[in-house]
Amino acid sequence: MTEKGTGGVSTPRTPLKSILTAKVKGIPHDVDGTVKAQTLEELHSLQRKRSAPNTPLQGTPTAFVNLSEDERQRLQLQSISASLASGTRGTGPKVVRGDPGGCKSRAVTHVAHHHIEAPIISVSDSALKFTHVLYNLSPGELYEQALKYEKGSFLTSSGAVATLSGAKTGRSPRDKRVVIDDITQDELWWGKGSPNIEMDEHTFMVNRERAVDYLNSLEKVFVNDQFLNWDPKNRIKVRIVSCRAYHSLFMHNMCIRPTIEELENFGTPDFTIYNAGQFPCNRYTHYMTSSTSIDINLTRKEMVILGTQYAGEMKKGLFSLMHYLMPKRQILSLHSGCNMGKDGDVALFFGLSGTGKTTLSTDHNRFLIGDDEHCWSDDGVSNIEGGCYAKCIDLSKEKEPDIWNAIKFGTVLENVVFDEHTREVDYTDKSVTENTRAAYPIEFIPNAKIPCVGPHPKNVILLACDAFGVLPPVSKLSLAQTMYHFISGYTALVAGTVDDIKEPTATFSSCFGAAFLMLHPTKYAAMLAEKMQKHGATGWLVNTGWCGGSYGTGNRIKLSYTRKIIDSIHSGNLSNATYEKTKVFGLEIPSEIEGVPAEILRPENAWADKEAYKNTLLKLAGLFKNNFETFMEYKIGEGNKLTEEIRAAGPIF
Ligand SMILES: Nc1ncnc2c1ncn2[C@@H]1O[C@H](COP(=O)(O)OP(=O)(O)OP(=O)(O)O)[C@@H](O)[C@H]1O
Ligand SMILES: O=C([O-])CC(=O)C(=O)O
Ligand SMILES: [Ca+2]
Ligand SMILES: [Mn+2]
Repeated sequence: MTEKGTGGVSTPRTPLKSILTAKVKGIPHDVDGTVKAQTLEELHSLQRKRSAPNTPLQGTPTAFVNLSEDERQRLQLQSISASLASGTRGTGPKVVRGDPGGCKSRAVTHVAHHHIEAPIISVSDSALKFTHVLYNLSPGELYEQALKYEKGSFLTSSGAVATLSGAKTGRSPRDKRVVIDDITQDELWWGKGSPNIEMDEHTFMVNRERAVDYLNSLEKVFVNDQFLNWDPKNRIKVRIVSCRAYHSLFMHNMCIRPTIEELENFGTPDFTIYNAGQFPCNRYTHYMTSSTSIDINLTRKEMVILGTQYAGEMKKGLFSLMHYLMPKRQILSLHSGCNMGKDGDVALFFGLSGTGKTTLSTDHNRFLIGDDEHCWSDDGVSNIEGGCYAKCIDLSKEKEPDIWNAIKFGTVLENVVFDEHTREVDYTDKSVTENTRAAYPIEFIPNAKIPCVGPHPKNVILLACDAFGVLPPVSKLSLAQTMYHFISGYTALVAGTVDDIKEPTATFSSCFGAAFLMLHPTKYAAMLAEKMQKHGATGWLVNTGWCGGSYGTGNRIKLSYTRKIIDSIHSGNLSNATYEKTKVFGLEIPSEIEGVPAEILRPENAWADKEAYKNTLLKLAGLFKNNFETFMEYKIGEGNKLTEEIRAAGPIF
């Protein structure tokens, strides 16, 4: 490998010249002997340049410039200790910055909890120890932590870190609890169909204490201080306390990363997550029906995670928070992807898990605003997140090149299988789960639109992965139809994301994300109708699922065809096509689209067995109708006018 004559060293750092100019005759010396260290330890410390301080402050951020670096760090640790304070002992833990192995400078001893008035002398073993805080570490630092300390974390050939999320490889919606109190009782959506299963304040505190005690019992915890929402007027500050480098890196990628200056001005977080997912909840606790509990307390502005390490819980917990906070400000929060063309035309992609939001919003010819969670305000759209969370089952470089290329150093790969030796990931392997995922910062997509904001949407694309194979690959919707399908939120849930579901089955989930809604679906639907009308957006229904037969008989529509369909929506060509109305669903379907076989555009033509088609169509229509019953008692729009119109836009048979 090395050329002869260079001394057999592959990269000769010392030029030959230095040997010739050696000072002492006979003995070859290094270049003038200027190693600036006396010991190996010193030498190693030279390798690492000190980075600028990144210390948030508690309270008003005005005076930070006058603070010394020491004082800043002390205040930061104080803020973290306060976050981790026990509810019963009234004190925060002793915290110290850095790895347990490292130096123990700048410790903060227990901070008294401000909620408790009388000072309580807390004498417990946990009060005697220090908790090390790894604060807003960089991907490099988090990689080292993961690879060194977390079983199941490995470096893969593309540079991404692969890890396991443990026993849970998807969300656990049945274990979600929301605190019911004087405020939330009237504000939130409770009862039948609601994802918000109630819990009282006391039980929340029991779980919170369990999580905090667990976190404080550890040698070290990770703390991320980050933002949600690219709209600067409506930015939310979040703190995530977790016990795994994987979780810290996941959130680093998924939330908006503050600059050093923004971090110095961070102050008190608006919301805090205590992720003690490695530790179970106590089943003897009231309301607990399993060892997993994901608890949201909007009044305390806190969330507790016990008994699941699936990182998507944090992401979607924060999304639920936004579904509460944003509508209060007349801003619509959306479970949608979003991208923008060169001319500034914005499209939203709604759809349940696995229907194609990430895949179709990541489009090489358009700017990516975001893949999963957005806000629509009077100023336009903004992404809530700072990263993407792509499904990677059967991922291929040819079909999804931008996602493929984003899986590099810094990216977290969850639950994928790889070759032990070459570390090449096998994306077809479902041994761990079907819900394999990649989490990467949005700037890993080359045409990401940074900052992730855009003007008002022109097209609103509703994605459904129809396992029955009877919905047309694309249809143009009236506003009432858009509302009907938005409220219905139909798809055939594809295996994986939600625990336990292995086969596709028809699912209805309002607003294409009922699991994350905080208010009644009609509140969001009414806002969407108003915004679409005001800004003249067109609705489309795109079936990214089966054609030519149901799941088992037909095939999933080729991604390349779906892309052509989406292209024709963006370009405006599809708006000018000739349409035909389908029976039962009354959907307007185009007669042709460039690059898409005409026979698949009409499902009836694509099915060999026409009788089976008809029966399946009626079966699905029946499911839609049954599902919609529950919404009929709600009023949408002024004088309930919209409700009638929307109902009439559903299937008629
Ligand atoms: N015709 C098609 N259109 C869209 N996606 C398809 C199609 N055929 C297959 N797929 C696959 O379906 C999956 C769509 O998943 P995607 O990550 O886009 O879901 P998502 O809507 O973003 O879900 P989540 O909210 O869970 O992130 C991808 O794995 C994609 O490769
Ligand atoms: O939450 C998850 O795990 C993945 C996701 O985006 C969804 O389900 O919509
Ligand atoms: Ca997605
Ligand atoms: Mn999602």
